[in-house]
Amino acid sequence: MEINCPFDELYAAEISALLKPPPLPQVQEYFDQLLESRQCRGITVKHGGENGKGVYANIDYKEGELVLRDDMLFGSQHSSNKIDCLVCSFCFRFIGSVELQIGRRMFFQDLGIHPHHGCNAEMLSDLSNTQRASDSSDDEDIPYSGSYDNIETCGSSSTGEIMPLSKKTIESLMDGELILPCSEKFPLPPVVACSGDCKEAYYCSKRCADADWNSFHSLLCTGERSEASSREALLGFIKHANETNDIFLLAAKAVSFTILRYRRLTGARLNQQASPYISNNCDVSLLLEAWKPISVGHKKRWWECVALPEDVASSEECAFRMQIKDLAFESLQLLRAAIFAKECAPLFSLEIYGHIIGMFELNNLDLVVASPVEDYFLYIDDLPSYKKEEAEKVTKPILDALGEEYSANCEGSAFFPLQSCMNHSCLPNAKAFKRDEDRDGRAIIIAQRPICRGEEVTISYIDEDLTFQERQAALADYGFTCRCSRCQEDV
Ligand SMILES: C[S@@+](CC[C@H](N)C(=O)[O-])C[C@H]1O[C@@H](n2cnc3c(N)ncnc32)[C@H](O)[C@@H]1O
Repeated sequence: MEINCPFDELYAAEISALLKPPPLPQVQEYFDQLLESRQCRGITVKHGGENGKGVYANIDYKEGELVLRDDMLFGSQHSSNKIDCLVCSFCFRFIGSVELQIGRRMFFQDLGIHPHHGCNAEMLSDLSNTQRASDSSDDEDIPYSGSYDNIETCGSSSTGEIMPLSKKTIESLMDGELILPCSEKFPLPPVVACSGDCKEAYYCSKRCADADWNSFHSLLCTGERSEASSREALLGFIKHANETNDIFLLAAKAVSFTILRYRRLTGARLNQQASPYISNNCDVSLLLEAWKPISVGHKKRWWECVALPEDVASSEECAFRMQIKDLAFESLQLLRAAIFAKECAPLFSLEIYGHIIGMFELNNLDLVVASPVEDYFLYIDDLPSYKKEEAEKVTKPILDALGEEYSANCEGSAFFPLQSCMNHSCLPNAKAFKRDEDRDGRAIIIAQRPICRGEEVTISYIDEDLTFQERQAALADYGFTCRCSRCQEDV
């Protein structure tokens, strides 16, 4: 049966205003201001013809040179990745300490805790203890004069199977009592708790905590100081997203971001008026202003642009797309019960929710931040043999207990306002590539070959090694046929 969202009809005029592409001069002004605020003078965003807007070089770039470092507008760590690593919920840097990262991972693995329950409140309540002063000195001595007698495993391994660490050892890694040899070479920022007390979001600094609270989290926090209208409904929404598709968590951030921006704009307008009057009705011009960063993103309805999974036959396509629409509606109803704001009611229509998710589907980049745990064990492995032997008395049981996948990167998905303007080429001149020093969630775009001033900066949306037919099939999911020079040669 066809889904009928009453908000779609009720707010048809507002929805059409929100989805109407903004006039080109307005789009240009938005990107010019964004580039200026980031002091990013090497590129420009402009409308370049049939592929819509694109990114162009203002200067010459050498191969390997940084073209763009882009801050995300919306990003989230995958739900399933949250037990693997603890990162700042705003900038996605690893936080705490190497010991905490290891101990926490083993704690959750041992308990078999499902990701959507988030972090265990008690175990994480005193995480700041684990932070040690950052020490980048080149002190060659291995500072582990303390006793490591307590590296207890639950049995002995002679057969090579994974030997779990004892509960006591895991706890001492997490509470900062057990300090691993040389871990001071890998300092991480301290753990700052969420001011709403949700025990789900943690940060690398008060600055990140405040920025997240003001931009999204005050409405999406499940803690006591949450500004959501129903924390219970919010928990239901999060559970549904974790069990179905965590892209809904990102969509909720976009909705929350727009509501909070709308409220700030309303507050600023009221301050300028002689007789302040707070209205529950939607002021469309303010809503359009609050929505501007999303309005410039390329978007389609999610259920119309999502790629058909390989195991779904083309005869089943219609039913599959209906199911996806159904799922989005289910999620929207839960979100509405959790954070509905009457003055921004059009945002809670299925049409808007579907376009927000579709924007993520068409534009998002994988969010990846390398783990310091891997670097730590590689460092130990590279120590001169006499130091390595000593250090491994401590680290070997831990490494054995962690098993083959001893470290996990932070993984998620994010929307970047500038990177998402980059068009595709099967013979791109740039690529998204994290260097050793890129330890947060920002997108890094590097020149893959020399790029001349005035040239369009392109990236590949797909695996460049695919054949012509495979590339065209993969790009059909993005809704276009590639006519780049390589495709024209390959026809
Ligand atoms: C990430 S956006 C890139 C920015 C986009 N051009 C815009 O105007 O917002 C991806 C969309 O741009 C268009 N696009 C990107 N590369 C293209 C290409 N090589 N040929 C045709 N269309 C392309 C497609 O519509 C695609 O879904």
